[in-house]
Amino acid sequence: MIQVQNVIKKFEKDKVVDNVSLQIAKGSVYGLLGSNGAGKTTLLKIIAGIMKQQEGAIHIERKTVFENIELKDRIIFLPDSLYFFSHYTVNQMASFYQNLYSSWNQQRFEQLQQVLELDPKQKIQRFSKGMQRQVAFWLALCAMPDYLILDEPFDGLDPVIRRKIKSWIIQDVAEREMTVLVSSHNLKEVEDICDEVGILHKGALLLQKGLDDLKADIHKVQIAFKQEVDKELFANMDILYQEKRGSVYVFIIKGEYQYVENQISSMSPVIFDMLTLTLEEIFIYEMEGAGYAIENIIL
Ligand SMILES: Nc1ncnc2c1ncn2[C@@H]1O[C@H](COP(=O)(O)OP(=O)(O)OP(=O)(O)O)[C@@H](O)[C@H]1O
Repeated sequence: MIQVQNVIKKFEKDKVVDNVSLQIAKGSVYGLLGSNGAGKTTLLKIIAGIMKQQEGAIHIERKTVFENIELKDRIIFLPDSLYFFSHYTVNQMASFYQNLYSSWNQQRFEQLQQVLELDPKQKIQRFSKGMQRQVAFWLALCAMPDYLILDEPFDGLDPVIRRKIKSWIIQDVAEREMTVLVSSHNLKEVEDICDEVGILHKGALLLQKGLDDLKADIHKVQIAFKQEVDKELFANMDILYQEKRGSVYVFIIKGEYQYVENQISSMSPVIFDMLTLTLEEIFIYEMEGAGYAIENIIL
């Protein structure tokens, strides 16, 4: 279990993480979303024990992470800009990991090589960007971490490899209760693997919810009426966005499915569709609710 309590991080006077509290259950996958500069990378580094907050606390299994060598043996942080020692081959880097992480699994290293088809005798810096990211996952997964923290992890990976890596991650979560924290702008990827999401905006957590609950609570509604309807009828619904396309209204409405359906049915529409939003759509409308300009981009 990862527990983040009232964490504040400032760079000089700028508060880039602003009183954030969240919990990540053991064996779950948590997606941290947010606009550019929202503070995601900073928060991930604090959780991974690489950077220290000025206020608040981070606990993993009730222990503080910063300077905790025993705990760090079980945490892998994969940054958005990868770093490998210059001139190291994959094998040399694997030996380095083997010395660093007590749970290193050499058999898995060899198994994954068959799938990834990368030459372990090759210098990593001679690989392409996407291949280097494959190497980073290869090494990370063979260290058998209990906590995997990923910053923009799928950048540069082709769709086939992306799917393979996601399936390995999900397998580790299911089989040995690995806990994953992932930050990405690629919401489709996040949607595929996350149980819970948090949206960070200007350093503060806007919302935090189970993905299924989040999706059950927000709807895209397309409706048309024979005649103009009284706008007052919509007053008791939480409408995040509305647009008129010809005679069809498109609404983004927050609320319980049955309640929204009953309210609209009572207006006797001639066209009525209620659709589930993708995580990307939810993110965009939530961000607009927080004052992030997204005019006229209904998806
Ligand atoms: N070492 C640093 N010194 C000063 N300011 C920093 C430092 N690192 C980050 N910041 C600032 O902190 C804020 C949050 O940055 P951070 O990298 O955490 O955001 P992010 O949500 O990961 O952004 P993106 O999605 O664009 O990668 C930004 O305003 C950034 O300029």
